Parts: sequence; structure tokens; C-alpha cells
Amino acid sequence: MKKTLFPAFSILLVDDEPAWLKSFSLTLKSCAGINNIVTCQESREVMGLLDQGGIGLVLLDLTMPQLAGETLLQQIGERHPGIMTIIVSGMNQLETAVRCMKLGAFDYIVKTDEEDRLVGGVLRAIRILELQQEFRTMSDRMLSRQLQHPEAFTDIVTGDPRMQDLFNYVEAVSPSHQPLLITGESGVGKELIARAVHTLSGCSGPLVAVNVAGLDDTVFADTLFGHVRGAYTGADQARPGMIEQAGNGTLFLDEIGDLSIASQVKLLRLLQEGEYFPLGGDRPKRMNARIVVATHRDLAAREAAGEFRRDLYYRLCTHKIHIPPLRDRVGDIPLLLEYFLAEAAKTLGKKKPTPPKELAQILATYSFPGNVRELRGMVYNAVSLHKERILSMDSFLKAIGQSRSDEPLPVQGQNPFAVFERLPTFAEAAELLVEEAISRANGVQAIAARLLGISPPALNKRLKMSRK
Ligand SMILES: Nc1ncnc2c1ncn2[C@@H]1O[C@H](COP(=O)(O)OP(=O)(O)OP(=O)(O)O)[C@@H](O)[C@H]1O
Repeated sequence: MKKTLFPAFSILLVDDEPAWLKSFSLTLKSCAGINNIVTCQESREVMGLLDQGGIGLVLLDLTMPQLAGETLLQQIGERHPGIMTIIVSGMNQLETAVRCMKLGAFDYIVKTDEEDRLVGGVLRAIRILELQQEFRTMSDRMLSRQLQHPEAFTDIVTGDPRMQDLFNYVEAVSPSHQPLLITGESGVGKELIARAVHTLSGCSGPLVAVNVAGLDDTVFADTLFGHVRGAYTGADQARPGMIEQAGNGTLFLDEIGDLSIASQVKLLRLLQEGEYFPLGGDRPKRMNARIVVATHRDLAAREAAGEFRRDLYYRLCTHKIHIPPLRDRVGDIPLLLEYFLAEAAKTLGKKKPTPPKELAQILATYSFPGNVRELRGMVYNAVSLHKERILSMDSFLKAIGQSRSDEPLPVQGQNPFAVFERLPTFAEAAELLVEEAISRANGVQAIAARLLGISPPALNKRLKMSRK
């Protein structure tokens, strides 16, 4: 199996004591899963190693024979300003630390500090370097507007420019180790995007999807972390959790907005520490999987209402994608219609029917609360009932009519007529309504009549009357 390197750039440890180099490498590996490490005992070789490229972070000792750490720090800053340096010194002196920070060190760590401080400082630097790198990639992608891996998006049918921008963003952030939040209404394609992220991430493991809605806290912990044998009554066998099953792949947590507060605490700890305890276990396990989460809820509103932890919300928002609803990208409707007609015809063993040309126009006037999933369901239903060469619009109109009559009128706050100082007469109100329907139907009277719930001849009669 291909070994995933973390971080993607190398970390150079420079110290003249081989024992320290060995023990620090081991600490970084066991406590933080950092395995992309290069060590160097000879200070005069450092600049040569950096010139070769591939190194993003240097952990530098100060007191070394030949070249002193402070001299090297200055040289690194001048010749490789993009490389970050952390001083790891035996000297606990404020003055030295201040001098080093002024020379551009990212952090100053004392060798005798707690392990948490050592590892935490390195993880912080990695996070910032990754974000800088992602920012650069993102700017380049946004400027070039050219996808490097369009094949990752072949299942996502769209011609909408906002979706194309979103694909560019997905390409830029997919290799990141930071969590990714995908929001959007139900059926809008969040899982499809999560799959594209996984494909583009280059992760060697599988994508493991878990719907966390309705899981109580213990089931959540058991599902994610697994348990050891005898953890609770009935736990006859040890069982690995989804994190372990995802391995070096992606863990996709769907419906994250429905997570209980207790489970939110567990998820936050997992993201912060990268470690977890299986239920009943006393030895921590490392998480190597990338975390992608999704929700159809307004997470910012839930956070403001105190239903979602602020610290977790901000952690999850490091990378954020919002997929617009189908009603806001009506240009996609004809494309999706064609795509699903072909798919449904193939699945149902029928010849692909031809859709009447008004169908896409009628669908464009509908709000699609169930988004692309709803459209797909409508097409499958129509194709399964289909007999003639031209597809009948009946099942679509029935589904739309049914859904419309179930929807309350979106009158926000008050009756729209309440704002009129003089109430319009029936005739005036009807004229305004007809005008709006014709405009929404792009001038197609048959569609406007459907929107108004009257027959096309009745609409025609009204139009003639109002023209007189
Ligand atoms: N742009 C698209 N092109 C083709 N198929 C799509 C597109 N968007 C969504 N679909 C299809 O619509 C259905 C719903 O998509 P998906 O499961 O990704 O939505 P979701 O946002 O994750 O839904 P939920 O919030 O209910 O989990 C799937 O069958 C998916 O293949």
C-alpha cells in the first residue's frame, strides 16, 4: 500500500546531537503522525539541502559547531523566505527568543518543554503553511479558471459558472488535511462533491460515508471510534470504527448539523488532537483519514442559536463549499433533463424519449424543494410510464401541482396587499397577477396559465379583455 506522507512538504530537523534528532523524529511521528522528516547533523549542509527544494519547515537548534543557528536563521530568511523556521533550543532565554523572532522565526521552543508544546508548535506551523499553499493554489486556479482534473467531476452535470468556480475551489482544497464543510439544500449534490474531493485528494484509502443524523452520543462514538472487546454488554468482539475503516482515505460525515452537543465535543477533540480512544480502550489511536462534513442546515444560524458549538463551527469552516439550489441555476435544468432521460432510459431498458420543448421551461418555474434528486425522481417516473415517442408532461405537471398545493404561499410576515394604501380592485389585482405570471413564464402562455391554476383558454380570454 502507498504510504501517505504527512505533511506533503518535508520537515528538516537540524541539530548536532544525533540522539536528539532520533528522539524528536520519533515524538513527531508517534504523537502527530508526522512522517515526512529529513534530519541533518551538519549545519554547513543546511542551505544546500534547502536549495534542493521540497522542504517547507526547518526545526533549528541554536548552538551548533561551525555555523550557529542564528546565522542560519538569517540566511534561510534571506534565501528562502517561503520556508518557515522554528527554533528548538536548549536555552530558555527570553532575550535570545526575542532576537530569533525578530530574525523571522515562526516560534521558539525549549527542548525541555512538554511534548504537547513541542508537537503543538510544529502542527501549528504545518497548518499555516498548508493554508498558505492552498491560498496560492486557489488564487492560481481562480485566475486561470482551468480545471486540471475535469474527469473528477464527470458525474456532476452543470453549465453554471458558479458551479465551475466551485470545481476550481474543490481542486485547490482537495489535497488539504484540514476539514471541509459542504452546505446546501437536500438533494443538491453534496455527496457527489464529497466524492470528487476524495478522488482529487490523492488519499490512498477508501471513502467511508456515515450519516450522523439521529445517532445518540454513544452510538456516534461507537460508530466512529469502534470498541474493544467487552466494552459494553454485547460487545463480544472488538470492532474497528469508521475512522479506522477509512484508514488513509476520507471520512464523510453527512448531516453534521444534526449532531448532539455531546457528540460535537467528541468531534472537536478528534479534529484538534487527531487521536481518539475506542470505547472501553485505554490506548489512543491516530486518525489518518481526511474529514469532509456536510449539512443541509444553516450551520451559522444553528451556531448563533447556541445549537452548534462555535469552536467546532470555525474548525469545520476552514474550507467551505456552498452548493446553490437548483432553482437558482435554472440553466442546468435542460442539461440535467437530458442526462437523466438517457440514464433512466438505459436503466429501464427503453429508448430515450424526446422531451417536449416546453418541459424545461415549465420546470424552470418550479422551486424544486428536493433539488436535483427530485428532478431525477420525476424523470425516472415519467420514463417508466412513457409509451409514445414524445415524452408526456402529465407526470411532471402532476408532481409539480401536487408539490405546489402542499407548499404554503411564501407570504413573508404579512399579506402583500397590506402595503397598498388604496386596495386594488379585483380586476386590477388580476391584471398584476397575470402580468407577473407571463413574465415568470418567459411569455409562454401555456406555462403562465399553469402557474395561475387556470386553463390556457381562460388566460387567453383575460389577456384579450385587458387589451381592450
Ligand atoms: N449536478 C448533478 N448532476 C448529476 N446528478 C446529480 C447532480 N446533483 C445531484 N445529483 C444526483 O442527485 C441525487 C442527490 O445527490 P446527493 O446525494 O449528492 O445530494 P445531497 O445534497 O448529498 O443530499 P442529502 O442532503 O439528502 O444528503 C443523486 O442521485 C445524485 O447523483
